[in-house]
Amino acid sequence: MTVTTIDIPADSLFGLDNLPYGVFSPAGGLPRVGVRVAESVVDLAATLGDSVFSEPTLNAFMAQGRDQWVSVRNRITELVTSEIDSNAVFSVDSVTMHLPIAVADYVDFYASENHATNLGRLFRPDAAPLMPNWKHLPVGYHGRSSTVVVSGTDIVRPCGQRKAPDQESPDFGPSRRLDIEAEMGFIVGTPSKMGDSITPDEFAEHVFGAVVVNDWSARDIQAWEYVPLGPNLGKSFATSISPWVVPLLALEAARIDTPVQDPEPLSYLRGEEKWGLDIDLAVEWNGHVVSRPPYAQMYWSPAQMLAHTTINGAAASTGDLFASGTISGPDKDQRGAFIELTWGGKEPVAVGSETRTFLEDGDTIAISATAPGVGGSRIGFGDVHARILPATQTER
Ligand SMILES: O=C(O)/C=C/C(=O)CC(=O)CC(=O)O
Ligand SMILES: [Ca+2]
Ligand SMILES: [Mg+2]
Repeated sequence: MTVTTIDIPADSLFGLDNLPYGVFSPAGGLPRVGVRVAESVVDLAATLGDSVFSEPTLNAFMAQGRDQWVSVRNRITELVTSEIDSNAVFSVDSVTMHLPIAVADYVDFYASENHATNLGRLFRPDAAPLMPNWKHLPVGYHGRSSTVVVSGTDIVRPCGQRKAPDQESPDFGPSRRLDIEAEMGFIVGTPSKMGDSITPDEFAEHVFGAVVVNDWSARDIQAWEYVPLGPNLGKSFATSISPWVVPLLALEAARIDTPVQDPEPLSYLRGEEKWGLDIDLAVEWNGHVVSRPPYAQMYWSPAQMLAHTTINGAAASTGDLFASGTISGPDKDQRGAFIELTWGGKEPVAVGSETRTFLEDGDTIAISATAPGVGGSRIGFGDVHARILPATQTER
């Protein structure tokens, strides 16, 4: 066996304080679980000798629970700081990344006060921007788990019913208002039983890690269909996630208080633990940064979202994905969706030497995120990126 050591530059976003998990395949090889260290991917199936890492998803490992997540993280730290079998180490550029989890249920929340206020103004100009329930519970809807795809998957422009305000009846065709939503997603490892609920302070027992999410949204389809039951086909055609799952264990230094919650939420939504997160996102449109959404501003914490999801006795399953909702800060260049950034398409933004309102065919989007690590360092989530392809359906 030839051995190697992994070079970890002090300023790497993928240092020992991060160690995100993903599912990769080397050229000609089967998908298996790996961990990212600096610019390398370490094959855990080959090195840790536990069959859960030979699986094509993280689910079996995630289902083992938090004690095992802690113990494996410690073993990985030893493994990657010693001499290691060179056949188990790949350059990150040489491997194919796969969807890291088998997605069980997918729920999307609406936890940014700035975003909810902006969308309220844009979609419901004659009503109060925030609905009366908004500060009492984290509003959410169930999305479509089968169309959650990994970063790098092309997104085909969806077709559907469109009805502009000046049209008497809808027509059918490619969305003209295709948008992004920059979000963080949280993945359940330890399940709960139907009939039980998870308190906010039990969050870390159940949630394995976090990814960056792009919740693609066809605003014309959405605006027509959503009354009164909420988003459906305007969202269900695709949701993209980043390939590296950053363990919750790596986010200790990122934990902060949420903004003050007034009125005080009901007791099932209150806990002692801080689960606001100081994560900075960046949205690149055709390679140009157009927005920097701050997760630190999110009104509802992910711990409150999980508590709310289960308070009626609904079970949480290994592989459940729940997303925060679009992350928008108070400033214009912190808005996480283009419908807000361009104010309903009325204020085009500069994208390099061009201008845009919504996505055009051939456009590329990359959403990245970083957070504080240990001792002043930073950790990275990598990015979720994709290109828009033209609609393939014919008019009908
Ligand atoms: O306010 C509405 O009717 C619609 C809101 C959204 O489209 C946002 C959504 O998907 C949840 C979120 O990302 O915050
Ligand atoms: Ca969303
Ligand atoms: Mg979606």
